[in-house]
Amino acid sequence: MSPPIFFISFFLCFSTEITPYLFSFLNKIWDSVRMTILIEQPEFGIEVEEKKVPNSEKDLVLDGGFVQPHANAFGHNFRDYEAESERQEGVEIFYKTNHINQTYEFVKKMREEYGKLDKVEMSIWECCELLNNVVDESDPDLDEPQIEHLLQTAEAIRKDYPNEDWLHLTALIHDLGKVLLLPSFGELPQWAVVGDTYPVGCAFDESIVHHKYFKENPDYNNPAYNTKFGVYEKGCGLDNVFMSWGHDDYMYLVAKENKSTLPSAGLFIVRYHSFYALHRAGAYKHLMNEEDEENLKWLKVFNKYDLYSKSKVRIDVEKVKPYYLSLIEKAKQLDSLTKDLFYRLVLSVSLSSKETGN
Ligand SMILES: O[C@H]1[C@H](O)[C@@H](O)[C@H](O)[C@@H](O)[C@H]1O
Ligand SMILES: [Fe+2]
Ligand SMILES: [Fe+2]
Repeated sequence: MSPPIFFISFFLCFSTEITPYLFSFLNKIWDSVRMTILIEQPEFGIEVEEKKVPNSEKDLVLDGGFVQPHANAFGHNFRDYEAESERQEGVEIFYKTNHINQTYEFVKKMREEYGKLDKVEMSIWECCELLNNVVDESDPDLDEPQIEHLLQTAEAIRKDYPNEDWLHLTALIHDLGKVLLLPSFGELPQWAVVGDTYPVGCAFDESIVHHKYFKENPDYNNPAYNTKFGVYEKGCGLDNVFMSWGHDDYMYLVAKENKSTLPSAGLFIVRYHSFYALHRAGAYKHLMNEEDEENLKWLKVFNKYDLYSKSKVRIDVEKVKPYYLSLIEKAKQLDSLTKDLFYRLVLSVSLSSKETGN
């Protein structure tokens, strides 16, 4: 029997009379967002990912005041998949299973199944709380519950980019797709939910973590899927590329299918934040189009916070909750033109009728 399938969806609701005003308002905001991308692209100044753990106890400081720890919570460099750490073995086993099973056919099937949205609602905050007991087995840098990670990321960004509400919200929701691990969302195995992502349907790039395990993936020897371009064309745009299935693509589908008004850069972050082969190693650029290039700049900014905010220092959830609730709440009040947020997000989770008995 196929597992019950559950869906999350965003709703955008606004009254018809204000729609024209709203669009000009949105355009203005979007223009300023675009300007920011072009003009104020932050430079972090330090090639942090290249550095080895410094001997000095001093932490590195990124632009805007965010302090990047000199090592991860286990005393190693961030994203060191070879370091003998207590997480190493589990993470490697995770990637072995992931690389063997993520095939073009599998991804197609999952996108079709999880792309059918249904209608039971849940607030964004409730969804965050569901991640209270979720630990990500693919992550060498963090073994804390995922709600911590959402807030660690969002809080770090908020400090350096206090005016980019869309980015705070993007950070808050970027990993919500990990609910796929929970029984009520189909209880997918970790290999189908977390970890770095990469395109399927073309050759697996060598920069992908634990690349050697792809040799056991059926697509590895399939001439239709194992060339540089595979089933794709030069510059086709990442939107036309099938990514390995997991929390990123799931959340992206949710947002897109429901016409979320998160800026395109926000959606791009949600969909590609685990695509390290692209945003760190520069692989697969031949598949990108111009819009991807533009959005990639924001993704690189986001990544610093997503990665280097991981720590054992817990966020005081109750303390920051009012801010995020107000962010979500303000976003819901879209019928008032005085509000400065331009999207309404209502997270909606659908239960199959079998499950709910409806
Ligand atoms: O282990 C982590 C984790 O699963 C993150 O959520 C994902 O975005 C990263 O790419 C991955 O390396
Ligand atoms: Fe993630
Ligand atoms: Fe994350």
